[in-house]
Amino acid sequence: MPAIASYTLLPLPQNELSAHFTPQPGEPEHPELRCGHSKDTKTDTNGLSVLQRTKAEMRRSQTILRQLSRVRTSHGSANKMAQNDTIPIKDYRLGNHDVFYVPNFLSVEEERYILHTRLTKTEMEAISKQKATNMGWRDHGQRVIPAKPPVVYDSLVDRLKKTGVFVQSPHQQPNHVILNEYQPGQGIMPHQDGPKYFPVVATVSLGSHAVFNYFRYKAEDVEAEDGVGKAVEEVPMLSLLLEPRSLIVSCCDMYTSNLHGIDSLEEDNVFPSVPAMTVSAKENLSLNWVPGGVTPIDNWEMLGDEVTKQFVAKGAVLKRGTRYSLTFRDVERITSAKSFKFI
Ligand SMILES: O=C(O)CCC(=O)C(=O)O
Ligand SMILES: [Fe+2]
Repeated sequence: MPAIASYTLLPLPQNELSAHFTPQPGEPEHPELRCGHSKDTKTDTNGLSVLQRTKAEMRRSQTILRQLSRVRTSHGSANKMAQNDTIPIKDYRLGNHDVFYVPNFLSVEEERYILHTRLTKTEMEAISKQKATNMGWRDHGQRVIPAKPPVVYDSLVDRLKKTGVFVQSPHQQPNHVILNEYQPGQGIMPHQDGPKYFPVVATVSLGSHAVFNYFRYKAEDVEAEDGVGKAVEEVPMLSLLLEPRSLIVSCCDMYTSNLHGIDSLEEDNVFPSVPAMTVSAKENLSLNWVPGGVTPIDNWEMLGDEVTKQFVAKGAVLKRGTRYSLTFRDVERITSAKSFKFI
C-alpha cells in the first residue's frame, strides 16, 4: 500500500514550504503556487496552532482561487471542462471496457494548488485532536476529517458530476476522497475496492504518471497459490498510462469483477498496445512477460500530452517521480451493481 499522506484541507504557510515541484524552464513562477510539504510541527514559526492558522490560510486560499479562475492556461481542455455543462464521458471510453480515461481533467494551476494545499498526516492528527466539526469527509480508515476540504474540491466534485458517472450513486456525487502518495518504487497490490462503495471510482493523478493495471481472476477451479481466495491472472487484461492531471473512471463490471493495481517500480517500460490485443498476444509480444517488464499501453492513443504519446508510440522508459492520487467515491451503497449502468 502507498503511504496515505493526508487529505487536502487547507493551505500551508509559505514559510513552511520546501521546494518540491520546481517550475519547468520557461514556466512562469507563481510564488503562491509553489508546491511543497510542511515540516511535521503542530505550530508554525509564529507559534500559531494548526487550527489558528487555518482560518487565515482559508482566506488566502479563497483569494488564490479567485486569481486562479482568471488564469488562462495552455491546457484548454481542463478549462473547457470546467465551463461546460456536461462532459461527454462516452467519448473517453476505452473500447468496450467499463473504463474511461480523460487527459487534462485538471489544469496545471489546479494540480499545483492541490499539491500545495495538502496537509501532512501529522497536521491532520493535530487537527483531529482539537475536535473540530465534521464536514462529512472521511479518510481511508473511516475516521472523520474535521474540516471542509478547500474550494478547489468543490469544483472537482462539480466537474465529476458533469461527467454523469455518479448520476445513479446515492448522493449523485462523490462524498469521499482519499489522497495517496507514491514515491518511485511504490505501488499498490492488485485489489478490489469492495462493496462499501457505489461501484464507480474516479481517480485523478497528480505530480507524476502511473501505469495502472487491471487484472482478471483465473477460472473458478484454479486455487490461489497461498490456498486463500481466488487466483489472479499474472498478465494484466488492460494497462493504462495515467498522465499527471488525468482522470480515470472504473465502474460496473470492471469495478465489481476485476482487480486493479500499480507495480512497485521506479520506471515504466512501455510500448503501444494494438487494438484488440488479447492477453495471450500481449504475453507473446512482451516476451516472457514478468511484472515490471515491458507493458503494452492500451490508452496510448488517448494520451493528452503529444510528446508523451510520441514516446510511448516508439516504446519508452518513463521514470517515475512522486505521484499523488485523489480517489473519489460515494460511500453509501443503495443501488445494486447489477441494475446500475450509465453507459
Ligand atoms: O492511487 C491510485 O491510483 C489507486 C488507488 C486505489 O486503487 C485505492 O485507493 O483503492
Ligand atoms: Fe483501489
